[in-house]
Amino acid sequence: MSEARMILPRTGIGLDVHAYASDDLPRPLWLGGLFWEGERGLAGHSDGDPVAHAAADALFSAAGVGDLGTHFGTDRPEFAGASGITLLAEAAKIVRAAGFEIGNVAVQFVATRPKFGPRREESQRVLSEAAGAPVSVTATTSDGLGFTGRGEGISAVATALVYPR
Ligand SMILES: Nc1ccn([C@@H]2O[C@H](COP(=O)(O)O)[C@@H](O)[C@H]2O)c(=O)n1
Ligand SMILES: C[C@@]1(CO)OP(=O)(O)OP(=O)(O)OC[C@H]1O
Repeated sequence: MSEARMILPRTGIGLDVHAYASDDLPRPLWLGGLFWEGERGLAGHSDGDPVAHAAADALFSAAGVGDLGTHFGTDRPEFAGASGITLLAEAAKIVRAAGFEIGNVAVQFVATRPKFGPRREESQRVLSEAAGAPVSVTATTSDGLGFTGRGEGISAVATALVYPR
């Protein structure tokens, strides 16, 4: 690899989608590292937090070290019910061990509920602490269209920037 290429920052992308849990097996909603009381929860092997998962995948993607499935596969019983914050902190550790520092992570999720604005600062603080770098979160409703509009699930997309240490 050329010297210039070795010092260039690298970007990554992550996308995660979780369906709502069925009414027969209700779950709490974890989104953006926060518990949302009274909101319908998402299905998943872990806590099903698509914001934290998309952020972790963007970090793996930027560092070129695989993805969520590579590091926290659903075949790993120790990750059953794992918090998205724990997975994001672990992802940041793996990326740093691979020789990178984290510039920032930006996440946007698509959901009609919950209303995110009032808790944005709290969510960003929790996620940034886990990543050890600034994590910003935005939200959009998709105007009632698509699977989110139909109330089927929540998606999140993230980008990350890392640079060699
Ligand atoms: N779950 C959500 C979704 C959106 N917001 C905020 O509302 C703004 C307008 O939403 P659009 O879908 O019309 O883009 C958006 O920019 C967010 O500030 C929210 O807080 N929670
Ligand atoms: C996080 C993991 C592992 O517990 O499980 P899920 O909570 O199902 O999440 P998903 O984003 O579908 O896949 C990644 C898995 O590795």
